[in-house]
Amino acid sequence: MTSPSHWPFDNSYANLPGQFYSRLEPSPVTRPGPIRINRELAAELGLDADWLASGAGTRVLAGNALPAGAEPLAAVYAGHQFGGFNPQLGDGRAILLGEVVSPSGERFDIQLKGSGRTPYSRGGDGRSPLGPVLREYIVSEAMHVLGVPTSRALAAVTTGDTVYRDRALPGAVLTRVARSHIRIGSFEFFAARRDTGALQQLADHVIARHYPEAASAANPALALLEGVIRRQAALVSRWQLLGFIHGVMNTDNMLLSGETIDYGPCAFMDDFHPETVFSSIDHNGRYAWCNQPSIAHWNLSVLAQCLLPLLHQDEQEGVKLAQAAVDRFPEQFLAAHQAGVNRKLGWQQSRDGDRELVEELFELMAAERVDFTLFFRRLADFAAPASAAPKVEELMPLPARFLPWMQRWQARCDAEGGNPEQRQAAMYQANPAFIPRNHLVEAAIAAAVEREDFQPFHSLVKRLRNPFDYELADRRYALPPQPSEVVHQTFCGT
Ligand SMILES: Nc1ncnc2c1ncn2[C@@H]1O[C@H](COP(=O)(O)OP(=O)(O)OP(=O)(O)O)[C@@H](O)[C@H]1O
Repeated sequence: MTSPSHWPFDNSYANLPGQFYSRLEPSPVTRPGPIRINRELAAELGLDADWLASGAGTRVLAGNALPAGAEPLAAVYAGHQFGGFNPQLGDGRAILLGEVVSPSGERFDIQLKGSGRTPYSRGGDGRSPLGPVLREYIVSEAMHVLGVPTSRALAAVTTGDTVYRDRALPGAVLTRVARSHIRIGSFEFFAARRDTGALQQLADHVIARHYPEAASAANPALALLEGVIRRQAALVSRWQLLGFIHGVMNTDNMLLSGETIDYGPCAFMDDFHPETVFSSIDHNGRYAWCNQPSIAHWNLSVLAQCLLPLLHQDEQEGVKLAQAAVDRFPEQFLAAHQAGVNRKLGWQQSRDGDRELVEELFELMAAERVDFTLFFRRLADFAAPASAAPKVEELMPLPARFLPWMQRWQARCDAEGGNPEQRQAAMYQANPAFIPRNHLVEAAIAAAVEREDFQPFHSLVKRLRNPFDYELADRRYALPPQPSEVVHQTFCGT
């Protein structure tokens, strides 16, 4: 039997040439303390959760010891941040321990976030306060069970050290798991230096890891670009359908694997308004909910530009291929979005007139500022009002202005036919009752930071594991913030 401290590492990124990263170990912390181990994820990865929860495991998760086979490194990348190009970024507070291959044969990066300074820290302290670690744990795990491709949280530990932001805060380290951490910004780093050899190596690496079918395509770089565009169209449509606002859709926060990454100033909308923003530094609303699809499109055009030297020997021909691929993003996004809207509204197929009905719905929702999550859940209640399922009726009175629309929706459902209870069951599976509401996340963080009380955090993580099963007893987890809480939950930060 292998030792629990022996992780199934098989590192491939570390085999790329040295210009892709800096090798260094995490910086030890003063007093590692366990917060939470994600036992389900540990099992998926083939790691021993009991050992991870032990003193020896906690030291590894805090960066004070290394598991056998780790080849720690900080990756270099660049990126467009709020539209401006920064040619030199990189893991400034994260260390990749290595890649493990799970019992089911899947490869995952294991990264410590908040693990100390690196050559890419640019004056930062390399650390993370406890609050953002808890936020990333809660929201990334919630996204996973909501069916959104995402990086995940394997563990959170305290450091016993103080981190200084606008005030002194307790420090923490998150163990993040992702299919890889290769970003559009990783390509931008080498494209800006006109290093076509490195671009080719990176593209080959990403193809081997995430798009193996592209390897045998007539133009592998084009197949890679098309694959990334498809996955991002699907990903951002999932965000839109859940009212999720990423908050910092910089190109260094967009992964080639198509998973969501960087849960800094992110949140789920409560009241629906398309221009909702959650980042305190996003003064112009660049990353508002309604702008996310077009920002993804823009970011993908940056990737396409980076790949130009790999697309065709003739630059003009390469530009044509890139443009054609990027131009398909809107239709791919809309197709994914429409399929998702159909599921939310209980429809099996699209029909004439749906577009107008859906547009009118979103206009009404914005005008009435209804709660995004509860509205769709309430609609599902109406699909079979007499069913025995617990209803969110008491949490969500529907404004009278919706009645004419509801009648048309009902007629549209009737025209499609089918069993109302089956429609309702399907709608309940498409419309969560529980999302990580920002006021709950903030309350869990405040309890942990101010009173060292981690119970609200644990309870929230647990409740969010079954987001589609509404239980009346858990209504407080489904409720939007009360008016007195709204001021405190407007902006989130890292
Ligand atoms: N406290 C810090 N010390 C050093 N570098 C930092 C710190 N905070 C952020 N950075 C770096 O600044 C850049 C942008 O930060 P951002 O908040 O988008 O990323 P992050 O949340 O640290 O990391 P990731 O994108 O991997 O989730 C990244 O290169 C990040 O490593």
